[in-house]
Amino acid sequence: MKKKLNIYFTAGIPRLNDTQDILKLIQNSGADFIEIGMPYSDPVADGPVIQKAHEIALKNGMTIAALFHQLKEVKSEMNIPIILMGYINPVLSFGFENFCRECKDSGVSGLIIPDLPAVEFEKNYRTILEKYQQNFIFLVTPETSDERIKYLDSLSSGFLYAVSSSSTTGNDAKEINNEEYLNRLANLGLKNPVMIGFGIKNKSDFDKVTEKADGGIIGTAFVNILLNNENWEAKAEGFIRSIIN
Ligand SMILES: O=P(O)(O)OC[C@@H](O)[C@@H](O)c1c[nH]c2ccccc12
Repeated sequence: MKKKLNIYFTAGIPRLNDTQDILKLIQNSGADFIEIGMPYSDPVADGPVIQKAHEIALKNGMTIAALFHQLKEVKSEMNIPIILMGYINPVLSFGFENFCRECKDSGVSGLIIPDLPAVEFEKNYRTILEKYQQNFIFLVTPETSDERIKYLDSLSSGFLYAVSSSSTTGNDAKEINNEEYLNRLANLGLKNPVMIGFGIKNKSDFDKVTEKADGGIIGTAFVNILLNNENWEAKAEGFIRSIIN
């Protein structure tokens, strides 16, 4: 079966109002999902490239409210799932229920919030997410036990995010081919599709890590194109197509 490609970028780069063009470009280039990062001043799980993207996006004036506004305007043109990814603090400042309502109204179908603990999710947030039909995706790493992977899979919907190694985003591709871990994930009988992320930079990485998984997530390599090319459109599209073909 064809592997799913999920492309990540931070909202508000390279310029504040590029979001809609980037979304359409990702969709038109043939990706299956889009993960939009909400800029935050302290993105602890991110490596230098995505940290830089957050910094530029904040300087450009990107906010959660501005992002929802942009998403609502482009909603009728989008038909692949959009997932918002971010840290819990700004979401709580916005108001969790308010945030979920805006997600639904903006055509967002799920959330990834790596610093929201599973117990908190079960206790306070799951019902609200369900009310606004939002999937919630948990992350697992090579250090996560089988038992905990099964538990996080049971709480997740949409897909399960399997971090290829437990460092930050944009790590080196040579760390990502962890056979033991990829086999383990494939043999646990999980209910969700498994998407592998962290360190995928090109087609050969993508093909290797998705051999036994349902798909892969690419962030840093794509963000690099947006940040380092005055005319990023053709390069960005060419990059996505090179992964799929
Ligand atoms: O950048 P990479 O190595 O291609 O990995 C994907 C990743 O960027 C994206 O999913 C992501 C961006 N920020 C994150 C923070 C935590 C977990 C995941 C992410």
